[in-house]
Formats: sequence, structure tokens, C-alpha cells
Amino acid sequence: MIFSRRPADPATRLMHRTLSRVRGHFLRSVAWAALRQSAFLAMPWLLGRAVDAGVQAGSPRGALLYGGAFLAAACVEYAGTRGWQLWAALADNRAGTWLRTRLLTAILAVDTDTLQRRTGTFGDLTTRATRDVDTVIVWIHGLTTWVVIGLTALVLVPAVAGLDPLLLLVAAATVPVLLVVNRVFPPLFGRRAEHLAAAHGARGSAAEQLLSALLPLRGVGADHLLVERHHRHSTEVTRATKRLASVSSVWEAVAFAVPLLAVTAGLLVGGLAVADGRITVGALTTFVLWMGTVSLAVNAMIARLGDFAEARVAADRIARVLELPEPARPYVGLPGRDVLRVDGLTVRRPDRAVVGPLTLTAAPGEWVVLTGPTGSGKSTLLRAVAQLVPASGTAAYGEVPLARLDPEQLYALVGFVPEGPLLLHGTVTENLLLPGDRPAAEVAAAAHTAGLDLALAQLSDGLDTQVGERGWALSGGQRQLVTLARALLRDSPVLLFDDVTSALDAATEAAVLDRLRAATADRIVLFATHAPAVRARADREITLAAPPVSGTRGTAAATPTAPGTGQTTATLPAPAAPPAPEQEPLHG
Ligand SMILES: Nc1ncnc2c1ncn2[C@@H]1O[C@H](COP(=O)(O)OP(=O)(O)OP(=O)(O)O)[C@@H](O)[C@H]1O
Repeated sequence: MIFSRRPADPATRLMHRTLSRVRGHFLRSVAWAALRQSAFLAMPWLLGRAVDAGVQAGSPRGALLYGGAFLAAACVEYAGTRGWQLWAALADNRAGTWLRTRLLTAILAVDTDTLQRRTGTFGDLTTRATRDVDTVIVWIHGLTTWVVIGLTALVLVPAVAGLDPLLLLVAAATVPVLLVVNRVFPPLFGRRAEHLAAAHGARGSAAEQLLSALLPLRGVGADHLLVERHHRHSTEVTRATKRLASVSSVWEAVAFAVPLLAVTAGLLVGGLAVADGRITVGALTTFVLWMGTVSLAVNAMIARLGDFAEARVAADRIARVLELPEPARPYVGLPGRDVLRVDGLTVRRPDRAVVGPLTLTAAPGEWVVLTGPTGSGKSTLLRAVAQLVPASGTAAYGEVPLARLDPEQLYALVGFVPEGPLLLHGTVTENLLLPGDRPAAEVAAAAHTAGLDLALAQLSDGLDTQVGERGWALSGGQRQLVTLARALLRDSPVLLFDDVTSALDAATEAAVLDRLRAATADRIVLFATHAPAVRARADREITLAAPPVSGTRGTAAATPTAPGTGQTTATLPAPAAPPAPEQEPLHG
């Protein structure tokens, strides 16, 4: 049974699971489609009967009777088609929503390194959530057609045999040819569909980079490279589309021609049978019309096989993201205010120097600064504490390992502000309230602590200022402070700040840090920065050693130093190892 068998490979398993989510809608569409096809198949028979027995010279009775019967069949056909398409559309819509939700849930439950390993780039990930999901739902939409095809075969085999066994033989001669055709083409079609999906993913990435990096690269005169890269990938999509279309067009044309050849043969054989008096003209009419229906059914079958091949490729791409670990279950018994314990936290990445180990304990009210040379791993370790990159060692709040928390609990406990502030199109307030609604007084307090009154002083709309796409209508410092205020609003007992004051002038930075220090008297703050102003206000400082030269194993031991001194015990930094390219290089 289509819903109960457990298929082996992840793509087919995902397709089955998606279908079983919309079982009710699908079965309704099947019922309506069966009704429609029954009426559709009855029409040639009615026509044949009308020719043979119904329509007679001198009497309108037969014409009226068969005309009425034909109209009734047409009405049933209309109602059936409507019900079929309606339920199929509802099924595919619901399936698409379910798949996209699963995809988003899986993405949110996983760290960025793992996600990147599985999907390559964010542009490609977007393609999986859009084009690939759409491809799967096209398959779901078309699935009902198989019932129509099956019903056609079920009805027409005995019906054609009833007209004349010789006609059935002619119709049956098409089957082996069709089987061969449908064995030769699908593997080739599948390979080319796979190539096309990959080309779409690469173009999605290029489009994403074009939009996000155009401004910075225009500054160095490299924007044309992004445009060229997008163009190159578009050309590849066009090429892959043409290659797929060339297979599918031959496949479809050959498969469609076979039943038409059978009609030709049937006309000859049937015509001779009419001449012999073995069958009537009406029966021959019915046969020819039915073979027309067979042509349509074969055509639909080829289209559905193509949909299936493409959907398998798309489902495989989606399944590779969904294979990510299941989200953690909510942890019961979360402590109130407690200490943050980081023990031997180490990040290992292929072809990169080891980052860490980091070991520290911080109590509520403490500010700990993580400092060290460029590339020493400050941001990486902060992300590892926030569970955003996979790491060995532990980070725990009290006795609760952060790795065991579900995302909701983790984000309630740990607020992380990355180095590059990202805002969404809308007002400052809307950006502050992205994590959820908060009372106006709390918004005002967080905005004040983050120094938005200072940073937005020259903007007449204040917190109602439109920030523009990705916040580009604000200055770098303003953007940093909005993201800082947004994190403060979450009231998390642990705050991780990655160089969040790097774009501020000295006076604003000092004012913001003083307010922040006062507002976080009962919170743990971990700062990754070189900024002297932050280091001067910290209780403790941990200095990471310089990253080792590429190819060697890391020895980035963390060295604690005296509280508030701003002094480090690190030796002079060695030159940072150049990072291995992760994506297509910009040159060439
Ligand atoms: N997603 C990633 N995949 C692989 N390697 C990464 C990734 N992110 C960072 N790295 C590498 O980890 C190392 C540490 O980078 P990180 O950003 O943590 O340094 P940092 O000390 O914060 O530097 P800076 O002071 O410049 O902000 C670098 O060699 C970097 O190339």
C-alpha cells in the first residue's frame, strides 16, 4: 500500500511521508478523478451507440436521448474534474507547507557549520526551500493522474475486447513498445534533472551573493564579478534546462506517437472488420476515440514519470537537510540564576587550526572578556558557547549542558549578538521586537541601555525610523546598537557579545558600556573583543594564543589574566593562517 510501505532511501521515504500528511485530501481527489474518468470513458461509448442505434433518419428521439445522456456525462465530467483539481491543489498546498516547516525546523535546530556542510551555501539552501519543495508538490499534484491511468486501462481492456478481440490485440501491441520507451528514458532524464537542480542551487547562491555583497564589492570595483558569476550560473541553468528538455521532448513525442500508430493500425484492422460485418461503424468510432484517450493517458503517464524523477532529486536534496539531528527535547528543571561553566570547549574544522580549548566559570554580574589576535578564535568560541558551531568539551548553565537544551530554552538562556549586525526591513522598533512582543517600557529601557537615544538622536523618527533593507539605511554603529538592544530585551541570564561596540565612537562606546554594565548586574556577560574600553570595564580577561600556521594542530591555550587590568599574558601574535576558500573564489 502506497501509505504503509517503508521505502529504503531517504528521498522516497520523504516523498511517502509527505504524501501521508495529505492522505485525506489525496484520497478525495482520487475519488473525484475516478468519477470524472468514468464519465470521460463513457462518452466514446455513448457516441458509438448513438451512431449505431440512436440517431436515425426521420426521428429526433434518438438524437435527443443520446444528446441528453452525453450532456449528463459532460456534467459529471465537469464536476469530477473540478473536485479532482480542487482537492489535488489543497493537497499540494498543505504538503508544501509541511515540507517547508520541516525544513525550517531542521535548519533552526542545527549549528551553522553542519548546515553549511550539508547544503554548501545559503543560496542553495534557499533553492531547496523553494524550487525543490515546489518540485515535490508538483509530483503530489499529479499523483492522482495514476488512478485515472489505471482506471482507463481497467475499463478499456475488457471494453475493447468486447468490441473485437483483434482490436485489443492491436492496442496491446503498444504495451511492449511503451515499456521499452519508459525504461530507456527515465534514467537519462533523472541524471539531467539532477544536474539542473544543482545548477539552480548554484544560481541561487550567486543571486544571494549578488544581493548581499554588491555594495561592499562595488566599493572595490569588483561588483562586475558578481554579475558575471550570476550570468555564468544562469547560462548553466539554461544549458541544463535545454538538455533536460531535449530528453523529455523525445520521450514524450515517442510515447505519444505509439498509441497514434495503434489508432492507424486499428482503423485498418477495424475498417476491414466493418467491411466483413464483424463490427459496426459505431464500434469502430468508439475504438478510435478510446485510443485517443489512451494517447492522452500515455502522455499523462510520461509527464508523471518525469515529475517523479525530478521530485526524487528534489526530495533527496531536501532530505539531506532534514537528516540533521532531531531537535533536543525541552529540558525539565531549568535553574534560575546560576553560573556559566565552560570546560575544554574546542572547535575542530577540516583544514583549519584547532580553536580552543576554552575553560572558564562566570557568575551572575561578571563580565569576562575573550581577547586575542585576529583569527585566534574569539568569535568561534563565543558561537560554540551559543551552540552555533559543533564543539567538543562542554558549556553548561549550572549543571545543565547547553547542548541538551531545545532551541527555545537555549535562546531564553543565552543571548548572542554576532559581530555583523543584521536588521530586517522595517522600523527600529519592529526590529527590536523580532523575538516577540514586549511592553513599551521594557523596549524604552533596552533602547536606553543600548544607547539608542544617543545613536538615533539626529533621526527625527527615533525608534520609528525605517532601517531599510538589511538595515542599510542606518550607520554601522547604529545597527550594532539596535542588535544590542534587541538582545537585551530577551532578558537572558547569559549574554554573549561579539565585538558589538567596534563601530562606535569613543564617547558613545563609553556611555553604552557604562549603561550596559549597570543593566547587567545580575547577568553573565562574555565579550569577544580587542576594544580597550571593554577590557577596562571587564572583571576578567582570557587571552587566546595566536592561531598556528596552517597545517599544524592548534595550541590555542586560553590564558586568564588579572581582573580589570586589560593586561594579557599572550606572546606577540604569529601571522594568521590564510583561511581555505569555502565558496567559489571571486577571481577567475
Ligand atoms: N564557518 C567557518 N568554517 C571554517 N572555519 C571558520 C569558520 N568561521 C571561522 N573559521 C576560522 O576559524 C578561525 C577563527 O576565526 P574567528 O572568527 O573565531 O577569529 P577571531 O579571533 O574572532 O578573529 P577577529 O578578531 O578577526 O574577529 C579562523 O581561522 C577562521 O578562518
